[in-house]
Amino acid sequence: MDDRIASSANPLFDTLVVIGPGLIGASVLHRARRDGTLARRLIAVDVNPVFRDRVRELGIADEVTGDAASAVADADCVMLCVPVGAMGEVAATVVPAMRSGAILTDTGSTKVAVIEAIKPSLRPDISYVPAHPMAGTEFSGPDAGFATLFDDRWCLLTPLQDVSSDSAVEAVETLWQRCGARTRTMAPEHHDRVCAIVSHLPHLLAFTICGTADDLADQTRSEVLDFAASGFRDFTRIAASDPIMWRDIFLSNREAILEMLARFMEDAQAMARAIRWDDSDYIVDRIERGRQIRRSLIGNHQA
Ligand SMILES: NC(=O)C1=CN([C@@H]2O[C@H](COP(=O)(O)OP(=O)(O)OC[C@H]3O[C@@H](n4cnc5c(N)ncnc54)[C@H](O)[C@@H]3O)[C@@H](O)[C@H]2O)C=CC1
Ligand SMILES: O=C(O)C(=O)Cc1ccc(O)cc1
Repeated sequence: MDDRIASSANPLFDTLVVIGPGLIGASVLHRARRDGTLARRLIAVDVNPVFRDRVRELGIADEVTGDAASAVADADCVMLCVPVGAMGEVAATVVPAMRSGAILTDTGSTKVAVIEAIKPSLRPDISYVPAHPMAGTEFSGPDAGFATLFDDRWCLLTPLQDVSSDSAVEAVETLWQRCGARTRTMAPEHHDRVCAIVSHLPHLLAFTICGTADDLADQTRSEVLDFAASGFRDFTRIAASDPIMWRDIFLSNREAILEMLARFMEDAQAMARAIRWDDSDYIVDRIERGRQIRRSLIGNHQA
C-alpha cells in the first residue's frame, strides 16, 4: 500500500477529492465528515457555482472549487461522481494533474463504457479502481446527500488487471466499507448485465409507464393524479430521477439494456397471452415468483 495511505486507526487518506458533489459525492463527503475515518482533508469540485455555494453552506468539504486540475494536485484519492457521460472528459482534465501513486476511482452506474472513456487518460503511475455503490434515491444535487446512504448496501468494484494495483483496490474497498457498504468484486461486463436487469430496466419501465399514463391524459389525467394507488406511486418515485443521468446510463449500457428489455417483452407477452386465454396457473405462478423475490429481499435486508 502507498505509504501516504494511513493505517486503519487513522483516516484512510490524507486528501480525498470528490468531483461532482451531488447525491453520491455529497453523501460520501457527509460520511467522511461525520466519521473522520476516510480522509483528513476533503476537497469538493463542481462545475456549477450554485452547487459549490451549497457545498460550502453544508460544510462538508474543507475546500470547494471549480478548478479540478489544481484541486487534485496533492490528492491521495480522486473520486469521480459526475454523470457517466462526463467521466471521460473529467478524467482527461484531472489525471495529468494527479500526483504519482495516487488513486483514481469513480461511482458511475455503468462500468464498461466508463472504463473505456477513462482508460485513454490513465498513466502507469496512477491506479484506477472502478466502483459502483448500489444505493441512491430519485433526488440529485448536493442537498440530496446524506451520511447513511450507503449503510448495508452493496458497492460493486470492477478492478482491471492492468491498471488497478492490489493496494488501490484494497483502499477503495476500505473506503466503501467505511461508508457503511458491503463490497463485491466482479468483471465490468458482468456488472453491466446485472445492473441492466436490477436497476436500468426497472427505471426504463418506470419512465415508460409514467409516459404512457401521461399520453392517456385526455381520458385519465385527473384519475392518474387523484386516484394513483401505491403501485403507480412507486413507479412515479423512480420516474422522478434525473433525466441527464439516466440518458447517459441508457446510452452507455445499450447492448445489455436492449437484451434485458427484449427478454422482458417476451415475458410480458407471455403474461398477456395467459390473461387473454384465462391461464390462471401461469398468472398465479408469475405473481408467486414476484412475492418470493420480495420476501427474500426483505429477509436479506433484515438479516
Ligand atoms: N443517483 C443515484 O442513485 C446513483 C448514481 N450513481 C452514479 O454516480 C454518479 C453521480 O450521480 P449523482 O450523484 O446521482 O448525480 P448528481 O446529479 O446528484 O451529481 C452530479 C454532480 O456532478 C456535477 N458535475 C457534472 N459535470 C461535472 C464536471 N464536468 N465537473 C465537475 N462536476 C460536474 C454536477 O454539477 C453535480 O453536482 C453518476 O455517474 C451516476 O450514474 C451511482 C449510484 C447511485
Ligand atoms: O432510487 C432508486 O430506487 C435507485 O435505484 C437508485 C440508484 C440509481 C442508480 C444506480 O446506479 C444505483 C441506484
